[in-house]
Amino acid sequence: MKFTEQLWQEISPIYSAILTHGFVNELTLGSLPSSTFQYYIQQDALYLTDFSRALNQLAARATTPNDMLSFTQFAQNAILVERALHESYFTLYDIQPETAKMPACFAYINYLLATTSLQSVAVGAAAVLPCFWIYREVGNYIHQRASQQNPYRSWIDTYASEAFDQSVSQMLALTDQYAENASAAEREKMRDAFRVSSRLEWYFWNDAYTQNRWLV
Ligand SMILES: Cc1ncc(CN)c(N)n1
Repeated sequence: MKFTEQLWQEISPIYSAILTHGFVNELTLGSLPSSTFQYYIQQDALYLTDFSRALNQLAARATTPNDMLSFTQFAQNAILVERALHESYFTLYDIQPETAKMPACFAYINYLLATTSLQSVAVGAAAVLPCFWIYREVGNYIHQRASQQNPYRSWIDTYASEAFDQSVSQMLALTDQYAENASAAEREKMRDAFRVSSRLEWYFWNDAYTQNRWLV
C-alpha cells in the first residue's frame, strides 16, 4: 500500500465528519445561506494567500529542480486559479475583502507556515496535502450530487475539474516520493502533519457554518 493510501485510511473518521458536516451538506443541496458562504469565501481568500506562501517556502527549500518547479506552480495556482473563483463570488455578493483571520483560518495558516518553514520538506508536504486531496474528494462528492442550478456551481466545478485533479495527483506522487526517502521517525511526523491539517480543514468549514468569531 502506498504511504498516501495509509494516510487516507488514518483520517477516515475526519473525512466522514467533513462529508456529513452541515456546510458540505447544504452546499451540495444549494441551500447554504449566502452569508455563510460569504464568511467562508472571505476567510478562504486570506487562507489562499498564505497557503501560497507556504508552498513557496517548500519550493525554496526543495532540493531538486523538479520539486521546486512543482511547488512553485502549486503556489502560483493557489493565487491565480482560486483567486479568479473567489473574485467572481466577491463580485456576485458585492462583498469586501476581510482583513482579520478568524480562529480556524488563523490556526490553520499559522500551522502551515510554521510546518513548511521549520520542519523538513517531507513533513511540510504532508501538511499541505489535505488542502489538495480533501478538496478534490469533497469536490467530486458534491459534484456527483449537486444540481446544475446550484448557486455554488463554479466552486464545485473548480474542485471537481480535471486541472485540479492533475495537481492533486502530482502532489500525491511528490508526497509518496518524500515518504520513500524518509526515516521511520520522519514518516511518523508526516502522518501527524497530515492528520492535523485534515482536522483543521473540518474546523475551517465549521467556523464558516457557525460564523465563528473571536469571543474575546
Ligand atoms: C481551507 C482550504 N483548504 C483547501 C483549499 C483548496 N486549495 C482551499 N481553497 N481552502
